[in-house]
Amino acid sequence: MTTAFQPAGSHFINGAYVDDTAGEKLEVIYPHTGEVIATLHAATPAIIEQALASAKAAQKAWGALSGTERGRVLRKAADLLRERNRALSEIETHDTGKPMSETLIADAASGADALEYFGGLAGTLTGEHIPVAGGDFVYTRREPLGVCVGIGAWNYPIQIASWKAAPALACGNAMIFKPSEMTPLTALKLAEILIEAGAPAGLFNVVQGYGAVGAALITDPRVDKVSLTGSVPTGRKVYAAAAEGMRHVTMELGGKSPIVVFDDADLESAVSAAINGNFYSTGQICSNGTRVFVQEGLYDKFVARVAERMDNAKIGDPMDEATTIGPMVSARQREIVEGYIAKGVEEGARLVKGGKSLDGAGFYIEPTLFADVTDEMTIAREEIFGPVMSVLKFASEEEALTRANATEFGLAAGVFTADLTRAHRMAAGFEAGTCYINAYNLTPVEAPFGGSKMSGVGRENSKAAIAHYSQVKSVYVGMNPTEAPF
Ligand SMILES: NC(=O)c1ccc[n+]([C@@H]2O[C@H](COP(=O)([O-])OP(=O)(O)OC[C@H]3O[C@@H](n4cnc5c(N)ncnc54)[C@H](O)[C@@H]3O)[C@@H](O)[C@H]2O)c1
Repeated sequence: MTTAFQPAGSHFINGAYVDDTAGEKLEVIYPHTGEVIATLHAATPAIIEQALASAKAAQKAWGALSGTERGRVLRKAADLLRERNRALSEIETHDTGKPMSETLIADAASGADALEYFGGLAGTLTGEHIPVAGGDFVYTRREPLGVCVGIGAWNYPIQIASWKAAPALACGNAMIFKPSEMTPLTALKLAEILIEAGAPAGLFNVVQGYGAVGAALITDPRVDKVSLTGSVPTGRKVYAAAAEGMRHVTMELGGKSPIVVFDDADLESAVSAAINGNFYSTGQICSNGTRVFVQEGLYDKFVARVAERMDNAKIGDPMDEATTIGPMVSARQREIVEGYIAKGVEEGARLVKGGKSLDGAGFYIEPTLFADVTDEMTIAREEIFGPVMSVLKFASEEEALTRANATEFGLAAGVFTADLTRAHRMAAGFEAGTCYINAYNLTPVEAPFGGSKMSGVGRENSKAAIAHYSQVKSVYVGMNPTEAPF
């Protein structure tokens, strides 16, 4: 079936759409209706070879440009993304099921922020001058790594592609991006836009496929770095494969993040954070605060208020801009969430609200609130990646911090309190890469984002990302005659 969403080819390589129908079929399903809206093919070895060869060739000239010249292309691409935000949001909504009320503000727009930010930063990248003994000196050159591979998850397709491409290209690298097999469409649009903005053909290639295509890319000797956004099990495999060739890595993986709400917190703000941090994107966000620890004095009020405000959620057609909860990305993901909800009930958590899948063709499930959750329950330990909030009761600050940190994950953590010193103590004590005080899940491009513990390695966004997409070369300059013992 051909629809408005069918791209001219499955892959975008060397400045043009290409296809190889010998590749495994990859169907794009609109989560609102269950209908196939595009049919693509996974990359064959021939396609992968084209992507690698053209990226390798394009990188050389691109890396030789000045940072300002590179930045100009990225900033132009940012403008084009913004100009086309609505059309891109419509594709993203059809690909992911996320409502337009979200995709209009959080997807292409966030990608544009990254391209603009790193476009601005590109011209500022410099080395150091280091004086040493006897008048000699060392200078450093910040050089590109070469060809980088980006591998994406399905929850923020164009945002993930842009967050990886922008710093990679700013530093003078080429990138081959493999979107999630579930959401392959908007990365192709980013590739088109980069060409239109003046990027050389081959600099940013998109190849489609399942895990095997990602695995083939990262083990090729021409590849110098891999940046993955995905689950911990995939992260383990990708990190190990990259290690074999001593490649650089960035790992943006899963989480089971805590939000700690003290008795003195502003109740409405804390409830808003818990709602955003559990139900935005129908709960499919890596940094979601899915363990909400609430101090005993506020506990009952908090649970009641979350439940009350959940009545205002508008579930349904994601193209209706009044909708606030869309379907899950796939039938499979909804099944996984249903399994966790059943486990929560079975293990004795109190189901306060939601929990049911909606009838019909779309992959809808109600936002779900569990109270009286304990640390051992499966829903408090494992990443669900769906709209399921678990509320847990605590008594003291020390107890809250210990329990918040009692997880293998370390992506994000938040605290709500009016006590200034306690807020900073908690932020210092959290074992997480991204912490929030009286706020949650905001990811401005200026701030580093990433995880500690099993949640990842490296940081995206901010100046910190530059270190992950470049390497430092030391050049020692002798200013004196060279001497030897004989
Ligand atoms: N930390 C972050 O920034 C962040 C952001 C979004 C999502 N996530 C995480 O992503 C997960 C959900 O996304 P998902 O289900 O698409 O993740 P996933 O791990 O199943 O897949 C991620 C990507 O890896 C590819 N892949 C799978 N096996 C591979 C292999 N052996 N070699 C190379 N590539 C391989 C997939 O095709 C896909 O493109 C959640 O755990 C979520 O927390 C993390």
